[in-house]
Amino acid sequence: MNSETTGALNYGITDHISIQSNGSDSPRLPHKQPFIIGVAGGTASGKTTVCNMIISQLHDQRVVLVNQDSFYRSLNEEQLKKVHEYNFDHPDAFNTELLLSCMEKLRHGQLVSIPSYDFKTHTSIEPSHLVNPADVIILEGILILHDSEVRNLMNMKIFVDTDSDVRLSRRIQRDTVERGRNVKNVLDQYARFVKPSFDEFILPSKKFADVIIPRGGDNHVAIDLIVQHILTKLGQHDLCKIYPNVFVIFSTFQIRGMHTLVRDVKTTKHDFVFYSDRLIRLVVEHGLGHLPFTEKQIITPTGSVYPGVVFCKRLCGVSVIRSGESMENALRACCKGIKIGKILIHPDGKNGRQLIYEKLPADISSRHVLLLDPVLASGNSAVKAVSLLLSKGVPETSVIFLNLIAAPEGIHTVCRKFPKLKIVTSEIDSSLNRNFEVIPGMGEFGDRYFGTD
Ligand SMILES: Nc1ncnc2c1ncn2[C@@H]1O[C@H](COP(=O)(O)OP(=O)(O)O)[C@@H](O)[C@H]1O
Ligand SMILES: Nc1ccn([C@@H]2O[C@H](COP(=O)(O)O)[C@@H](O)[C@H]2O)c(=O)n1
Ligand SMILES: [Mg+2]
Repeated sequence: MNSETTGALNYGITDHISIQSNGSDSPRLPHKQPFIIGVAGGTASGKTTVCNMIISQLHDQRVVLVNQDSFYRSLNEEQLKKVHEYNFDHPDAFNTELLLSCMEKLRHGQLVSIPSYDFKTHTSIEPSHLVNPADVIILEGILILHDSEVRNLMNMKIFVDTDSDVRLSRRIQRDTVERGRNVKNVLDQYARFVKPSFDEFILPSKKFADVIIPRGGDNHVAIDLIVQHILTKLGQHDLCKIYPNVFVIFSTFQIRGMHTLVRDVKTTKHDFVFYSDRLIRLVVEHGLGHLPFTEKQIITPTGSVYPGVVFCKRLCGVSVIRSGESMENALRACCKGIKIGKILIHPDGKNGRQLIYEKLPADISSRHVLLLDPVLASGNSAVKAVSLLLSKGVPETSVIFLNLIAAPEGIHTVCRKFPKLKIVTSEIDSSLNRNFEVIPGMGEFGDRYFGTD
């Protein structure tokens, strides 16, 4: 009965910022989606306790808790007569369609009405309660990781893993005090339905969890780590909210896998170059999606009309030597014959930057410029580079700055000074350290890419 725990914290989390672009000069703003956390586990494992601890540590954030219990189907008279034969631990006991439709509304920023459930009468009671949209939604319940559609909503899946004897004793205590049951009822229900359903449906859903919390609310270390992770994710969220011209490419497990490789200190130069190139290609393609286009209808070989577009051809790249040169190949691969200029900037004192060298196309002022630098750290070099472009007559709105990773400090510096340019990046990191290195970062990109480390 006692489920083995690994205590593994597996942060396999998809980003929750979905970026939409219509490919025009003014792409639609990113649609901000809440960060959705699923918390599953056996009865009385401490799910509600863990959720409340997370919520209290996220005190500055807008967080709502949605309980799967609210979606229990009400029993009819016939079922109520034989309530002791009803399995409340089977997936069919829940109205999952209603849960999905409520979640869909919350995800899209709408207020929802969630049923209120009474464990004493086994029915939904009036009034239902209104739940406001929020930045973080926590979905809690025994079977919340069982249904694949519900699981797919989640950015983070947690399983609270508590010894079954502890759970049973807590359940007896709770159900007799709070849910109007007697000890015999609780034990009969437990043996007949609760335990078999735990083994059949709940325990198998543990494999879908990103984070398993042994000992529930007693595990302060796991709860602190989860809260830190959520805060990091919300930090990204907030930057995209503050600066609508910052675009983070839609994250997938492939992209996180590539980041894992390029950030790993043990990765060989060969692999570093290979996976950086793959990520750079994605960032470049995404950046190109922000260029203006004109509509063009063409005829396909079937004689049909295809309402297409032609993208802007007056482009150029500008790489910030030396790391930015690693992005040139991807740009050339996407834009045949593109002109690429270069800028060399050196540190000058603590925050200063000195322009050492520049070679830019003579007609750069009439082109859209893709500025290339894989790491945006303090933003001081970027400010110098963009200032040079503007001094050459390039409109701020024509600059798209492409990076692999960006620190919040760099984003603030660049966006405050140049609110009309666009930044496209594949991940936003936590911060800069005292040496102005991006944390967690990927180290000195140029040295790792060009093998000079
Ligand atoms: N770490 C803990 N130590 C002692 N009692 C706990 C602990 N966690 C939860 N409980 C108690 O156990 C019962 C079930 O906890 P709860 O968080 O409601 O579980 P769940 O939501 O998984 O059913 C509650 O009465 C709660 O106060
Ligand atoms: N009318 C009901 C509905 C549900 N239960 C039991 O509740 C448990 C789920 O709630 P937790 O807070 O323990 O996660 C579940 O195991 C059902 O057996 C009930 O007894 N009566
Ligand atoms: Mg609960």
